[in-house]
Amino acid sequence: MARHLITSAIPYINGIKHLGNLVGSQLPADLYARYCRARGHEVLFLCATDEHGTPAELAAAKAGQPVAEYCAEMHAVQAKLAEGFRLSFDHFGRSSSPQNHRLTQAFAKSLDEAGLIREVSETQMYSPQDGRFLPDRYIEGTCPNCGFESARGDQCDNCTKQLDPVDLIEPRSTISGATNLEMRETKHLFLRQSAMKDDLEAWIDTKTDWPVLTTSIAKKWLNDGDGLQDRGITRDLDWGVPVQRDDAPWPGMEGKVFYVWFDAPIEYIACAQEWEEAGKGTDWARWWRTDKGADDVRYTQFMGKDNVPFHTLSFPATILGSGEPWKLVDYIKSFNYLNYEGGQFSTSRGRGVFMDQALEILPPDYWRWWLLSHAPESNDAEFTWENFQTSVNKDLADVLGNFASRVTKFCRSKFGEEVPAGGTFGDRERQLVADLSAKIAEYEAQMEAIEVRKAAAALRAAWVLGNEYLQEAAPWSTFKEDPETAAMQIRLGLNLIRLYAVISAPFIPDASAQLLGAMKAEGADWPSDLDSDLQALVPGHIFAVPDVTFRKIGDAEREDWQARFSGRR
Ligand SMILES: Nc1ncnc2c1ncn2[C@@H]1O[C@H](COP(=O)(O)OP(=O)(O)OP(=O)(O)O)[C@@H](O)[C@H]1O
Ligand SMILES: [Zn+2]
Repeated sequence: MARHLITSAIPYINGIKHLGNLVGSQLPADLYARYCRARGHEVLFLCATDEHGTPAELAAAKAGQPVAEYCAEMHAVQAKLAEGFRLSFDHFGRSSSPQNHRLTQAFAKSLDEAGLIREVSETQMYSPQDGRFLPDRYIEGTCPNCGFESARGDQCDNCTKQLDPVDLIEPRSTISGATNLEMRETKHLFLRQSAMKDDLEAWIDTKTDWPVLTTSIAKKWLNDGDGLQDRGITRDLDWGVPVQRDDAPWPGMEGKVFYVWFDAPIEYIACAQEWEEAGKGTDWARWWRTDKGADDVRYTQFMGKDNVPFHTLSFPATILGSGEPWKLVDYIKSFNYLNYEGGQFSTSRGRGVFMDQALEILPPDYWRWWLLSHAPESNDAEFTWENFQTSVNKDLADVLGNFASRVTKFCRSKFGEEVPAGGTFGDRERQLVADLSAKIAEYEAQMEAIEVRKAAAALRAAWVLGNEYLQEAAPWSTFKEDPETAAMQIRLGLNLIRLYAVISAPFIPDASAQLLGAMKAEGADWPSDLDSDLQALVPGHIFAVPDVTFRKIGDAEREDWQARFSGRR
């Protein structure tokens, strides 16, 4: 048994996540966590909401709510949706937690003592009318690059150029619309990432098994242009972790907070503390401190490509730079983007299908299966309603669902709702056991390598083997001359349903539970030896014919959904 710490990139608080966010982080992390648990490993699976920063403050202002109240509400909404998709977090924390405040301030102190934080005086836009500095999205103006009139202080949405608020032409405050802005001096803290470049590069170079997507992005940030840059870790905002050295004030930094990219990954650790303090487990340090037993933990992170720089460089700089015995990540699984019907998913433009909407129209397994079996691993992937319909109908309804239904209904009609006795395996059955053993070994290898699409393909192929067997063995014909052999074939079929339910659980947990319930085989173990696993349900064992496991998606409803989700949400 191994110990697996698993974290998903923490979703930003300012809205309901779309299916791209889901498949780029939380869902594959859940798949892996479920698989590791099923194989008997000890797992701590953590996620949280990322609650600080300007977009949260602006979203709260737009909703007419105090930001703390807005975040608490949105956290509850996201937690409920996570449950709806069966995301099996051991704890779903909040980056605004007191634990994260304390830990972020403690890291800042250690980094400062190690000489890795420097103070920088900058000029920033100040709005006398609003009585505050206007960082990032608090300011809008015309893009100096493309002339777009609503470019934000941090980035132009039209041409995607990264901007500094002082670059904007005719800047205005997004709070009040004020245009009488002035440049004022303000001091900020920077993390001296440049001083850690060699250490970080040496560490990345040891990660020869990481996905190319992960290491190539890290290398680009390390070496492109002038190399890895120091980054500001503070902002002039109200909502956030106050800048302190542990619990002592930081002279000159009054009224400032740490910035999101610095405090958000620290929440991975704080979340384990929250988990313990919520009474869900004990000894968080055993997962996170190498001096307290975390040496044998394997730590895997999941995220979309835009989060890779912060996880390969910035957060490791925080950990390494602290000089303290924190657990470093062992494997970073990153994803390309999922696109939507010829364009991008977009939260700000309300484009695509969002988690709440998806669950309104179909149960979670339909989405889990499609998203995971089409995960954007080697390339960007695209969601289309046609593809979704085809894949659900073929893989889930025609192959897996149909198999379970045919076997159980035939058994009920000829032998009753109990596993029939009689007959012994022949060549065809021995061949099936051999083929299935090979397929399941391949499935396990792909799951262990976190090759999500390939694992889905191997699982589907295992389902197909059962269908082909049933087609060839044709117990409905055998039954006429040789009921004993038909009984053996159906007994094998019933055992295959049990087997499929067990191995499919990481992908489609609800269907798995339904089938195990129908087979009265709850708590069945992961297969270890198919010869005996396929005889686990013995003659006389009672079962029930399950309700429809997966229904087909019709053309009319598919067209309906296509139209309904073609505009803005
Ligand atoms: N289209 C996408 N496909 C796959 N992963 C994505 C996609 N968009 C975002 N992600 C990932 O989703 C996770 C959660 O993202 P987050 O909540 O920060 O929203 P985001 O990146 O701002 O997305 P958006 O800009 O669409 O709101 C991150 O790991 C991010 O990399
Ligand atoms: Zn622009």
